[in-house]
Amino acid sequence: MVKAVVLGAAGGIGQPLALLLKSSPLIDELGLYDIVNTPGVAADLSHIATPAKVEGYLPPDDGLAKTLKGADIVVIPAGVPRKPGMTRDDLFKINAGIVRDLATGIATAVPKAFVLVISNPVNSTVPIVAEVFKKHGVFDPKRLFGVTTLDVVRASTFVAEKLGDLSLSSKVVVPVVGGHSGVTIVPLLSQSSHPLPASISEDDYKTLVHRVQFGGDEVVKAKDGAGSATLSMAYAGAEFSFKVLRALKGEKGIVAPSYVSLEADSAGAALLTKELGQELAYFSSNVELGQEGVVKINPLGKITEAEQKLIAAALPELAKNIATGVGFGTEARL
Ligand SMILES: NC(=O)C1=CN([C@@H]2O[C@H](COP(=O)(O)OP(=O)(O)OC[C@H]3O[C@@H](n4cnc5c(N)ncnc54)[C@H](O)[C@@H]3O)[C@@H](O)[C@H]2O)C=CC1
Ligand SMILES: O=C([O-])CC(=O)C(=O)O
Repeated sequence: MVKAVVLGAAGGIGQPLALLLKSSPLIDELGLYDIVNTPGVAADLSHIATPAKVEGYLPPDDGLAKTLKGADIVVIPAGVPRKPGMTRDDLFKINAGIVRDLATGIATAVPKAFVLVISNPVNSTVPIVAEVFKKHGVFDPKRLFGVTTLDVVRASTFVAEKLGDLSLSSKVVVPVVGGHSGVTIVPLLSQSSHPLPASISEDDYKTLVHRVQFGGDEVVKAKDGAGSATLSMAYAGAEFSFKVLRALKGEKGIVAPSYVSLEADSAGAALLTKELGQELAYFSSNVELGQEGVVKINPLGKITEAEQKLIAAALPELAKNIATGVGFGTEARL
């Protein structure tokens, strides 16, 4: 029996993500929690003819604990999204507290569940969850994941577009490392499963990198005040959740990029730190998944000079974002 839970399930991401999870044979029970509308969303989804039993709760009467009871995997898209002119960091003020409170609920109710954080700014919200778990003495770095899959999904799509064949987009695999905001998003295009044409100009390369780094802004601008990516994020969140669940069920060799604590694999972390030339507590890299969560954090491998420069630009910003999250989380620990 596998139970998946979505916290923030009535939102722009939460609803389509819950739909995709409900559609999956990997899930037997689906718990939905939000501060609004979850009974309705749950009733609606429960009519879909797939096995997962759906329940939705609101905060009163211990709704969070009821939703979480028995969860194996908890996905968190709760929190406010960006409007034009905002950075992901501008969301910190509101989302940090939301994530802290939800993490407290998880640490109390289901400390062994896999926790997948979507709420922005991911570079800082993941350390907040870790600090809350440490406070409760239940932190297992192998079970905490920042969801950076949308960056990978975008990179696949944009590379396929560049190759002039969108039908390739589900086959193109491009590692995207670092974090999940602006310059901290580093696509390793030189490692693409489908190489870019050798003739690509420097300008075209830079435009492609920029599009992966700032793809979120493209959607925020197009939605014009109505929020940020929701449908592509739900797709990406479901894709990553399914990989975690397949690994949980015993499938071997599943690799996915995710923003994780480098405490999850000290040997992998040592290699990565050497490559980066700097110690960081969190980083998004390709991660091998197993029944206990992170099995191995893969190093960057061979990268180009241009990618080395992108990494160098990402590191100070990432370090700052991590410190902000750890600072807030540590305060929450006192
Ligand atoms: N990691 C990633 O790649 C991406 C992350 N995001 C982030 O995901 C978050 C959600 O985005 P949307 O779904 O578009 O926003 P939304 O506003 O449509 O939905 C958020 C939901 O969270 C709920 N919520 C607020 N406080 C809550 C609490 N204390 N407990 C439970 N639920 C609560 C709201 O009621 C709402 O239903 C944002 O922070 C956004 O920036 C968005 C796209 C990509
Ligand atoms: O851009 C945003 O605010 C939402 C997000 O994280 C993304 O689309 O990658």
